[in-house]
Amino acid sequence: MGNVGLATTGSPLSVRKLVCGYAGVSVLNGVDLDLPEGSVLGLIGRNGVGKSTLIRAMLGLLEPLSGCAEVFGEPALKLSDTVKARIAYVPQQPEALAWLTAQQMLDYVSRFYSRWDATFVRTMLKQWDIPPDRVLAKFSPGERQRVELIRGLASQPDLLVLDEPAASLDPVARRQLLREIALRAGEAGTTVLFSTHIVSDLERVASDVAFLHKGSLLLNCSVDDAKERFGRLWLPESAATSAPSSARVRRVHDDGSLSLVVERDNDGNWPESAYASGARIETLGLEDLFVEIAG
Ligand SMILES: Nc1ncnc2c1ncn2[C@@H]1O[C@H](COP(=O)(O)OP(=O)(O)OP(=O)(O)O)[C@@H](O)[C@H]1O
Repeated sequence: MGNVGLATTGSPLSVRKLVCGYAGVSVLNGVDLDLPEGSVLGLIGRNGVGKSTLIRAMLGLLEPLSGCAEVFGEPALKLSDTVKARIAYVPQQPEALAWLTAQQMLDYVSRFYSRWDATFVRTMLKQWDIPPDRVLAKFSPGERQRVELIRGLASQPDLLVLDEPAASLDPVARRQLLREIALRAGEAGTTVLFSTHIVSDLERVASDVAFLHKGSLLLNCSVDDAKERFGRLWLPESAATSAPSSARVRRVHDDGSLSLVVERDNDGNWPESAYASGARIETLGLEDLFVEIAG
């Protein structure tokens, strides 16, 4: 199980100065990202910001305009079969092998993985009410996504990459999936990257968060750090001139007071103006932070 006995070279996923686009339209403008082994990274960002593009480029499924991507130390565009067998990728809208039944697809795919867990497949097909003999093309989007998640998890990958895995799942299946991700990361040391819009899912299971905004990563740190590092600072009009210029978001209210999103310095202190007379600071949850920054 997990990484035991495998010669691991390099970070599971790593990109440098990654630039991607389509037909002359740029989507990613120089993204740097490293996924430490055993981490669970939640990739978050607004619709169309480029999360799927980043994931596909990281895995070598899309050629970047410039920059480089590596998976376990190998160039993403030239992965060996050994490294491919250590990765499971579940795309946002699975379409492959749609003419096969769920069982046929799973049997077919199982041949490529030495650690395929057939018991897990049987258990999950039952638990998630998937008729094994139905053709994949006839499943609902949620059912189809479940089959793909079963495929991804059954291969017992060292690196599991899920593009909006919860998008079509009902709340019960979503919880089960999150539990499974946490279990894999905790017990088998599986490294996980998943994109999502659901901040509560991210908080429940991710150790790290990366926030993609306007072509680059605005934030890439541990979830705990993201929760503690940022705050909303309220300044009365009398203290408005002391507002730090480094604030990421600022709003002027009708009464002349200001609200700003501010960040602690390396010693954990808020900007000086947070201690001005009448100033008030409140912690920001992840969801508020994202809405403030991306809104
Ligand atoms: N094959 C393609 N050809 C042209 N443009 C594309 C292609 N794939 C994606 N795009 C565009 O690139 C941008 C980023 O798309 P991407 O799917 O990576 O975003 P996303 O963050 O995953 O979005 P969502 O959260 O809605 O799934 C979008 O503007 C999209 O329209």
